[in-house]
Amino acid sequence: MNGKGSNYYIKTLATEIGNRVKLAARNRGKGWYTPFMAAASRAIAERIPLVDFVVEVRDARIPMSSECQLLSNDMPSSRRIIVMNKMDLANRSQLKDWVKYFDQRNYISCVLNSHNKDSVKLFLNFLQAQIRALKNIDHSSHTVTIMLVGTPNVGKSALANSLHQIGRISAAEKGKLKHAIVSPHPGETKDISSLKIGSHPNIYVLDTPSILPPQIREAEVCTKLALTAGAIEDCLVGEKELAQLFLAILNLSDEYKKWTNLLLHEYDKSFANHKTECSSDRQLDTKEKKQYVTDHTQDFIVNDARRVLFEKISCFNGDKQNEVDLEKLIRLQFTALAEAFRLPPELGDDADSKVAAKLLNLYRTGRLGHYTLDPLDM
Ligand SMILES: Nc1nc2c(ncn2[C@@H]2O[C@H](COP(=O)(O)OP(=O)(O)OP(=O)(O)O)[C@@H](O)[C@H]2O)c(=O)[nH]1
Repeated sequence: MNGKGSNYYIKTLATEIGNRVKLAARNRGKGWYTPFMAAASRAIAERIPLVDFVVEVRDARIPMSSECQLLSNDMPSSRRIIVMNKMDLANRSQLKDWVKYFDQRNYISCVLNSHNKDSVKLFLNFLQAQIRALKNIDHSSHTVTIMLVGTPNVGKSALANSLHQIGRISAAEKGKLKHAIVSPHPGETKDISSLKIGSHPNIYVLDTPSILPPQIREAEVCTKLALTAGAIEDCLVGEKELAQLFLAILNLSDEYKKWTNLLLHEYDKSFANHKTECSSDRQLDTKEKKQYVTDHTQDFIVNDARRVLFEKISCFNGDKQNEVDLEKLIRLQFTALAEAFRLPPELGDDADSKVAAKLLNLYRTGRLGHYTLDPLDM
């Protein structure tokens, strides 16, 4: 790498990672398109004409890269609903632009947080309005089926469960609530399963296994799917490179600026420690104890990670817009994070991969800020 701009660094790294994934998938026959995924894709394709609606669940952080390519453009747009799930993890203003983008193209779309009751209720009302608008069906006797489809880990099962729990079904049916498997690991859903989410008319939601196309043409799409959703195995992609890419994105964003107060807390803490050591009984006073107990994240490691990232960026005297300097900053952050993650020093070279795995986990679960990685040129 020579002295080019930081955006060049991000683009080059994202393309390198994506190309490596594509090559590995081809050379070693270890791609994502397993015989199981091929069978699941066929099963889903066969059901598309039979269901009333297909809800395409996408990751709100990558509304374009997480598109489900199986849904051909000739499918009637009145039966296809695009849901940008995990809205709580995406950049709000960019997400608004994405909503406008889909509106302007006459797609039925909405944003959602499957973990939030109010958000799921709104979505359920939205679905019911779409169902009421269905023509040529007898609403009293028809059973409505809605199939959830999407790429790995976008939250299909979480959404199916939430709709099932909140949906208006009888108390007796609620008693035997079924559950789809929700997991941070992709590819956990193995079968197409149905959950009831409404009565009069009866409404069923079909949860389906995750699918990807056999080939992904754009290297950057591979990288974003891997980075954001863990949709492609990290070992195939290179965890360390993915983490470097994430750090480059974080360093150039404004997200870290929200952690300024962590430095102040650190100052408060060392002041409190000093006071405690000086006190005769070495006990925390009640006020300090209360602060400790009510710490809202209860997660000191996350706070430490945020703090060291913030410190390294704000104390860096290089130019993070320059790729050589940006790389230098990322190296410093890896070292600082090893300490924040309490990794034993004897790990040596293995420390980087452990740091990478932990960092990616924090990013994917939204604990390192809100990002939308698909830029929108409207
Ligand atoms: N923050 C946040 N996390 C979510 C949301 N929806 C799902 N998740 C989390 O995302 C991860 C994946 O969710 P799943 O429901 O298992 O995703 P899936 O699409 O069914 O995944 P497969 O196993 O590949 O079929 C889990 O850890 C969920 O808890 C959301 O709206 N917000």
